[in-house]
Amino acid sequence: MASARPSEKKPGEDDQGKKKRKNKEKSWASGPRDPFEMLDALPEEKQQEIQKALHLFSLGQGPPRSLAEARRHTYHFWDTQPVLKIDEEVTSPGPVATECGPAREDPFSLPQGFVWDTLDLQNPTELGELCAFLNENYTEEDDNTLRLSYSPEFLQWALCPPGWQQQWHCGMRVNTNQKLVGFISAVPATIHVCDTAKQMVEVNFLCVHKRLRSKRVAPVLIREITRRVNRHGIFQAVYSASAVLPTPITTCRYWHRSLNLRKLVDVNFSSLGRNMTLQRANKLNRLPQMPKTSGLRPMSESDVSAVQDLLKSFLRGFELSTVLNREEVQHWLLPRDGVVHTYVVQSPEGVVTDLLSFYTLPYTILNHQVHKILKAAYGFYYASTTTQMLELMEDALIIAKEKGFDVFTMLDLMANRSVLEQLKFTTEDKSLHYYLYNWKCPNGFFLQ
Ligand SMILES: CCCCCCCCCCCCCC(=O)SCCNC(=O)CCNC(=O)[C@H](O)C(C)(C)COP(=O)(O)OP(=O)(O)OC[C@H]1O[C@@H](n2cnc3c(N)ncnc32)[C@H](O)[C@@H]1OP(=O)(O)O
Repeated sequence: MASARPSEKKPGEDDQGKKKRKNKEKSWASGPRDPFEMLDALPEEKQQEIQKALHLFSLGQGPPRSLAEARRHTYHFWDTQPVLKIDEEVTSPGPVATECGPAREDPFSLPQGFVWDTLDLQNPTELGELCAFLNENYTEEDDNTLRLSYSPEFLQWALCPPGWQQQWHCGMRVNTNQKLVGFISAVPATIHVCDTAKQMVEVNFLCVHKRLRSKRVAPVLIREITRRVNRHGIFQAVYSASAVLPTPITTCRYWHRSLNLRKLVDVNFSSLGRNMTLQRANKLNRLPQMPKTSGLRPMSESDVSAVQDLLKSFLRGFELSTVLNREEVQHWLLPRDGVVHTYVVQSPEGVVTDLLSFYTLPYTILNHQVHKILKAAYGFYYASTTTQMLELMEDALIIAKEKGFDVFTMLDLMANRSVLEQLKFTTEDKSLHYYLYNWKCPNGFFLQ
């Protein structure tokens, strides 16, 4: 964005205003030499421009984004960890590190000036602090126009499921001012893999402050969460990332279905194909007014056991799945305002036959005159025994649209790709890779 030089007057600026602006601009030019202080002293608009440029510069760096790149990359940290090397042969399932000695008692050392902290997410101030930290630093779309916007309710849901441990909400702070600059979390999960159900943790929300990137902080956070989990006698984990690390067990793509195309085009989330008008695209994307499946209704407390049984038998057919106990079904799936929506299909005989669910994750739209929030629904658990998957997913879209969501996002897993195509989801060049820590499965076990 163009800005006036100090010697020029900005449109509508009087002499006094010009003088004030000149002084302000002079003071940052002759002021502090610390680049971060200099950045802070700039007007908000300039800071955003620089942040955007830095973001674009940083896109070419970081860990590999494809297997071909991964084969050429030296993983200084990951090569020290009990994970499979890229292209390593495996013939039988089991732990990668057969000897797991007692976990060390003392935390890993941090560089001078930083301290470990365990966040208390029952404390609204600390929960709010984590929200702000993740919203500023966690994920951004590549052109720096959208920023994930986690709510306190969402983070409490995601980070405090049954069996959660406060020690596993692991933060790193600046010693002098206690500013949160790093975070990693683990939650308990029973994972069914290679015909075995194993107690593991699911690791998520690894995040380093933007100004501390590429300084090897991530490996320290990963080592520390590993230590804290090992202290509870757990030696396996599951996690997903867009980075290609040693070694993905499977890879999925993100698919998006427009629910409010005009807005998605306005904010650059979607674009219209060649020779396509908004009117025609809207017509092609039109959805029925009401869900079609008879017996579809919001899940309630009385459905918990039936949903647990349904998921148990439905998920058993897949190579990698979570096993949910009763409390976990209650926690993850009972509807929560602004967090998770779950619907079941009940047959006339009163049997719960199918399930669909999605969670809410809004984005803040940066630098847009009209739109401030993009409401995204993310497909979560589903199970179908009598309703066709196509019908179930279409109902999910109809419900989400009716609830004011702008886009519905799904991963192409559990053999749902043809359904996504039929329902006019489109994919982007963005993948998510799944990983197991300290567990190996024979090559070819997972369908890619
Ligand atoms: C038994 C219990 C076990 C528990 C632990 C199980 C393992 C859990 C593993 C964690 C699962 C997390 C699941 C999620 O939350 S995935 C979400 C990750 N977070 C984000 O994308 C948020 C925005 N990005 C950031 O905050 C930073 O860029 C992060 C923190 C990602 C890296 O920070 P930075 O960019 O400043 O880099 P560095 O200089 O400190 O470190 C460089 C080293 O880090 C390796 N790296 C880069 N990205 C990732 C990544 N996403 N997973 C694992 N490793 C990653 C990289 O290959 C290199 O190692 P190597 O190439 O030299 O070997």
